[in-house]
Amino acid sequence: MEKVKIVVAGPRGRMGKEAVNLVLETENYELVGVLDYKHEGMKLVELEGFTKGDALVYTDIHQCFKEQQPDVLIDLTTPEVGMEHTVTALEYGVRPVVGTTGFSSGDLRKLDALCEQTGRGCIIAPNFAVGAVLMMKFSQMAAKYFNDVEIIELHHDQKLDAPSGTAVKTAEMISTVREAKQQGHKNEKETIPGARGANFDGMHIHSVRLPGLIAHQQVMFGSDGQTLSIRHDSYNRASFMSGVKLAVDTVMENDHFVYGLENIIG
Ligand SMILES: NC(=O)C1=CN([C@@H]2O[C@H](COP(=O)(O)OP(=O)(O)OC[C@H]3O[C@@H](n4cnc5c(N)ncnc54)[C@H](OP(=O)(O)O)[C@@H]3O)[C@@H](O)[C@H]2O)C=CC1
Ligand SMILES: O=C(O)C1=N[C@H](C(=O)O)C[C@H](O)C1
Repeated sequence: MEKVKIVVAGPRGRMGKEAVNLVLETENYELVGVLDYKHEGMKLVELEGFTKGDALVYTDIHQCFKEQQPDVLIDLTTPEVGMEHTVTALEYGVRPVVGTTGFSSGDLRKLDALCEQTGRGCIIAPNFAVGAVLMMKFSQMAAKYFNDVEIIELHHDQKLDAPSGTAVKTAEMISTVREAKQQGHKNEKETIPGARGANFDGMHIHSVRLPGLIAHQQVMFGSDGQTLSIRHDSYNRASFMSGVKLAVDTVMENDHFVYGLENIIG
């Protein structure tokens, strides 16, 4: 069986390192390059934190794709760079698996259209942890019965985007079933701006950032005399890797755009 040729963007990052190791340790995957904006021309093994890997480090995505002709790009960078990489990958016929969060709804529409044009699969997954996907699905189920919901996402303090991609995706999924409602008192007033968090269709999203945390989310529902809390915790970044592998294997079979792992987990 031919190996799946993979390029990882953001290899020195917290997630990128885990993804590189996943690719190196998976028998039918081959790491053919990494995209970094530093360390051009070096080999992976020469980067700090790596003890093996002959894959070349590229700063130029075009050169990387032309020379290596990968099947899949795994992107774990930043929203701006991630979008640029994803568009370029599709233009080269490379299938993107994107964990990078912070894409706008316009970005997602553009990628959907590009997949249609190119006939290539692309998976954007705001959260690769299976437990987090279940937490989102359970929240969507609960929202049929509870209109009042507050999403509290908690992350390490080096995270760039707020709210998290997972919180946005959760709110979007809840919105498909929740009866529209502006929550809280109609005369509610913030005496300190931001006290009630971000407002998504009348539900509120609160972002906590603290050292010591990794990735956590609690979705709280309330109605007369009762509350329901649905919570997921990732205690390390290995928790995301089975989802990355599922996405890589699935994108190789797909010719369309997928936003959210819930669409590929049975
Ligand atoms: N979908 C999921 O399950 C998960 C998604 N994420 C998301 O993944 C992304 C990365 O997270 P995390 O690993 O924690 O972040 P890090 O900051 O640790 O990693 C991002 C890496 O991208 C690098 N980078 C920046 N610009 C470029 C570029 N032009 N080309 C190549 N590499 C570049 C950074 O380098 P430098 O530091 O030198 O600038 C850094 O090494 C975030 O968007 C995060 O929200 C995170 C966890 C789980
Ligand atoms: O930056 C992170 O760490 C994470 N980002 C993703 C998000 O924005 O939801 C997924 C997970 O929560 C970890």
